[in-house]
Amino acid sequence: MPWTSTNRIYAKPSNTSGGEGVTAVATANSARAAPTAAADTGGRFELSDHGYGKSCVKLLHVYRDGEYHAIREYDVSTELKLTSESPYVLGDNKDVVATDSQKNTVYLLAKKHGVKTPEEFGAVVVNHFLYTYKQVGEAKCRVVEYPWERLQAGAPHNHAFIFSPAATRWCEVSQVRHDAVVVKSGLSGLRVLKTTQSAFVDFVQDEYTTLADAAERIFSTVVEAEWTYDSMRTADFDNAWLTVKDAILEKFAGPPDTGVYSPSVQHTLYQAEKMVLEKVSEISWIKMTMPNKHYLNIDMSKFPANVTKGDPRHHIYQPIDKPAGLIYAQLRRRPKSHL
Ligand SMILES: O=c1[nH]c(=O)c2[nH]c(=O)[nH]c2[nH]1
Repeated sequence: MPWTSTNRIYAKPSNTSGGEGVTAVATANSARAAPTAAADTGGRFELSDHGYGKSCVKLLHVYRDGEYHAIREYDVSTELKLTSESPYVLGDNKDVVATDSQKNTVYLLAKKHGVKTPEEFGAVVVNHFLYTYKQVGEAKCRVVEYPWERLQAGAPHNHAFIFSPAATRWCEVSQVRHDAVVVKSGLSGLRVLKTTQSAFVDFVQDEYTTLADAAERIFSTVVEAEWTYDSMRTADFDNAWLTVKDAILEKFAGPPDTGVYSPSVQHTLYQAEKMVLEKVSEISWIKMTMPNKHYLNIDMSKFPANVTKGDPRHHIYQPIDKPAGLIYAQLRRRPKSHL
């Protein structure tokens, strides 16, 4: 007979004289009464990783400087790794900074310090948790920024903004007690397409190949990028993010009139990463991912000429969502030679 969830929940244990299920219940009860004993895992198991926090605390910061206002809107996620396993193993909460308190802390720190870049705000948050609670061994904060831009109404508007979701900016800041703050920044969802100056030829041709050389094709991708900094202190985070975005657009698109030739997604991706490392000395490595969003030629040769012939400037492609080619590379600086 196939067993159902009803069977599983209500079935009486067949062995009531100390089966695994019975032991587990007894352990949970005694832990609730007196959470002093060591974990009754019989040495069979260990917690290899743990952490907890609040995800997506939504926050709008408005800086009112007279008539001129500035905004930043963030989703902030926090995570704490406690040095003690007792909350998990024994159900002892005395070291637990509630996730609700973590949410409050995000708002209180924003009020107290203001909100600068996502990276600097993330650093304020992780510092706070580490130095306020000695039981916290590591604190992490992820900040995702909403892409508001000042409205241009002939001139920059004093207090009105427009949502410009060309790409999402995010960062992850973490700090282990007694170590330096580690910052990873990122850009995601930058979708681009160009209609010429892209080719893919001279790749492996064997019995598995059906793809023909394409001297001319549509190139479209949704760029993801992430990078880290050598030094938190000297980094200009806003400038770095804009430089990454501009480098991707420049190496993808090229000059407005002529564009730039791409022999492959791989090469364009590399060119963009190289430009970032050349321009922003504080970035130690950058990784980009460019899925190749295919737009296929439609073979119309089987249709009679009278239904296909028309204005030769019309070209029809079939957008293919899945599968997509998935192409990534990480570029880092070589260690300086001591010769
Ligand atoms: O730029 C490309 N790189 C590839 O590795 C690849 N593979 C493929 O089928 N089309 C493409 N295009």
